Amino acid sequence: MDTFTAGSGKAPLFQADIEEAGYEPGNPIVREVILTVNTGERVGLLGPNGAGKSTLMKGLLGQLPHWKGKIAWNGEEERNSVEGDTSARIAYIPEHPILYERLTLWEHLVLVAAAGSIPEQLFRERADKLLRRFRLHAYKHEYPFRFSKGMQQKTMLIIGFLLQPELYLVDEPFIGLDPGAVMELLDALDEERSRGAAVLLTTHVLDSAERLCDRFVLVHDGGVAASGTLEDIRAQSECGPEARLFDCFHKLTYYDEARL
Ligand SMILES: Nc1ncnc2c1ncn2[C@@H]1O[C@H](COP(=O)(O)OP(=O)(O)OP(=O)(O)O)[C@@H](O)[C@H]1O
Repeated sequence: MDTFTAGSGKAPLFQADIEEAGYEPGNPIVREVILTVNTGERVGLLGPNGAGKSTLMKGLLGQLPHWKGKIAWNGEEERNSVEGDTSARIAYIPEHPILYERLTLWEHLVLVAAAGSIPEQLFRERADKLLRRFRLHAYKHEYPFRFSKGMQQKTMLIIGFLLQPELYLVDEPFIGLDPGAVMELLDALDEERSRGAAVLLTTHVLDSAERLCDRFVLVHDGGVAASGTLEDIRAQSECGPEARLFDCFHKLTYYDEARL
């Protein structure tokens, strides 16, 4: 089984031991994967198209029809199946925005605050700061359903940050946002790190992943092809001490197959 551990001796903030997961029994998409995220850590879940990254994220959120595994928070097992309350500790920021057609941006935020039991005053402070940070303050009484793609993505970011969860699951955050919004996203993640919140993110933008993430899990064909720090990945890919993540990724996922 592939593992991904911090080696600090302390139980990780979050650990998922996934035996198998998929869309129907008997046809697992992902097998034998252990994902570990420590307090304040940023882990990049990387892999080629179709490797199983989104499937893994859906599994962590309890949204897969077939899921066999265990999830633990701070070393304590939370659930044996997908029916636990894990999702209450996670904010999921999807690649494709999920929005209600008939709710304004502000009404979306009110709904999320109510679901997350955020006290009124705290909600207003957080919402105001986030709306200004992501430049959507002027649009708060408009319908996100009619926003541009990037504005919709920012709406999902605001919703996620509003909750201040223990763990952020972020699916492909770098595509679709303008450079200013990416900077604000990185700053907001820095602030969240100082609060102790952790991030598990998927992306194909490997330069950004290399700068942002402390560790990586490289998924290939539904299993873990390599994991650890950039140095670990360099060693596992035998790409040399100066290699970029991009080169390691290519060697571990495409190189051999391209030569078959
Ligand atoms: N709803 C679904 N029902 C059945 N199979 C699915 C479903 N969604 C994805 N798959 C299959 O699961 C496999 C992994 O897909 P997944 O979306 O997890 O990949 P990914 O690593 O996120 O890829 P990408 O980088 O392209 O987003 C693929 O073979 C895909 O066809």
